[in-house]
Amino acid sequence: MGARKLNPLIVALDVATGDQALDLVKRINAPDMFVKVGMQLFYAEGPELVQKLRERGINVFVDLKLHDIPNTVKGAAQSLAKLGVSMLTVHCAGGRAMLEAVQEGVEAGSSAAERPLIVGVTQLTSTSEQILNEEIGIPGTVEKAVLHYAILAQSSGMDGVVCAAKEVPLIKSTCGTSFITVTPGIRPFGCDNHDQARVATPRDALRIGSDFLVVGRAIIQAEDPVAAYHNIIKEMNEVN
Ligand SMILES: O=C(O)c1cc(=O)[nH]c(=O)n1[C@@H]1O[C@H](COP(=O)(O)O)[C@@H](O)[C@H]1O
Repeated sequence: MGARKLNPLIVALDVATGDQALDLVKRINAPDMFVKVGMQLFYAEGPELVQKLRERGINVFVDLKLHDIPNTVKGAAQSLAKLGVSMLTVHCAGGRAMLEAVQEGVEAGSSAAERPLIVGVTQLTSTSEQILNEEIGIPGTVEKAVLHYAILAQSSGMDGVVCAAKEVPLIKSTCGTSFITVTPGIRPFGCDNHDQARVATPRDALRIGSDFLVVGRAIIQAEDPVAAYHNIIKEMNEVN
């Protein structure tokens, strides 16, 4: 599946029920909508919701951040690939054999034409340097740790990584421009950062080369989610 066919704005449907998710999608009503179904919604509604979104012509990123032994993630990836999703996530921290197993699972679960993009989570955008060093136990800067995982992900056959926008230039200059970067932690000017440590505005994220911007609360918890979605699209269009 080519990244160019997909909308660069991914709406994180971090809501409790399928009805809420479908209502949001209906209200926003963008023709090429790309949404993320994460743990909260997938654990509540399962594959049926993904099917309902697909039936409405919506591209789906299933973000379950796989992280287990290679055999288990291979099976999980195969099951997800069968759902016809456009993108899925795996934690780079699982290592090469696990990342390669995800790829095998995806290939077993989908045809080459429908193969979802596989992106490796480097360091969560809620992770600061202090958390990385003192709690996770990885010394050095966040940038260094993120780049290490990006290189591992690329050499293990991943299509790209999830990282913070400010790490994109370093990743692109090392892994090449076609290696995909998916960046959460997006906050339009003036929005609360919530639990995110490494944030960027839509404009800055796109300017520095991010391929996909993941936006949750700034849209779904906005007073007017439809206006919030279109304002971000407008801000992104002004960059091109
Ligand atoms: O894999 C992700 O999508 C992800 C990785 C990461 O490092 N940070 C991160 O925030 N996310 C997801 O991106 C979304 C961000 O949501 P907001 O902070 O509400 O925009 C959530 O659904 C997170 O699960």
